[in-house]
Amino acid sequence: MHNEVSERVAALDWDALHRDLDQQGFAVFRPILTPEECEAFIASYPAEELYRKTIDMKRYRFGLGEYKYFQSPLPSRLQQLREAFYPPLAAAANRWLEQLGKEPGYPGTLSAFLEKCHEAGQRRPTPLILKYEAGGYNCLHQDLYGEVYFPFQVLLTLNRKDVDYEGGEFLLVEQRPRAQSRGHAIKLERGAGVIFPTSFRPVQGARGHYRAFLRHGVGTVTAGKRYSLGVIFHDAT
Ligand SMILES: O=C(O)CCC(=O)C(=O)O
Ligand SMILES: [Fe+2]
Repeated sequence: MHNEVSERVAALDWDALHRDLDQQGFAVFRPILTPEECEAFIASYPAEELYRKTIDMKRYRFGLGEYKYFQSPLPSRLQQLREAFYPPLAAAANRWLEQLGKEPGYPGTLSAFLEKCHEAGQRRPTPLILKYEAGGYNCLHQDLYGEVYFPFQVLLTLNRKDVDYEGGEFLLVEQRPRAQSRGHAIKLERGAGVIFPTSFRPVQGARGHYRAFLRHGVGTVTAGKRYSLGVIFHDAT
């Protein structure tokens, strides 16, 4: 993979990803970061000048682990991920809005969408790197940082499952109205990732589509260390 990260995102099988998003609400994609690129993100975890804020998850009872929000300008590969994933996901977002009888209002480019965030006072970048050691976990949650939000986010893992760490499944729980919740536990290859809804998804019912709400998190890492890269598209207040 000597080409640019943005080209690798564009080269994913987007027909299949759109189908998975529509049918199951999330979509797993193959590795798009090389092992060296994953290692480089991990190696730069201590480089404080790259980050605007560090969160000790235990302190907020978010779980056990730590994460850091990158500051602008984002590292080039992360910026490319954010820019390249945005347009196909905006198409999916608009399709979902139409299914729910709403105006399909997401602009076609990340920069146009970020302008909307900025107008709403949301100016701080939200992409983050997360680190969990043995015993670490991330409680089920949603990542909303203001009125403006993008309905999808992307998560990539940077270590080898079952080699560098054990446990640590990515968790997605769908809360269906007036029914019991459904969970998915997803183990990702290094450099691969998952696209999932920030807040809810439309599900086909007998009378049109209804909303199912989702939360995500990480199951307990039972051994080793797990680093991941979160690509959130809306900026924060
Ligand atoms: O580490 C993970 O897999 C989950 C990270 C997360 O919560 C996020 O990217 O929003
Ligand atoms: Fe999250």
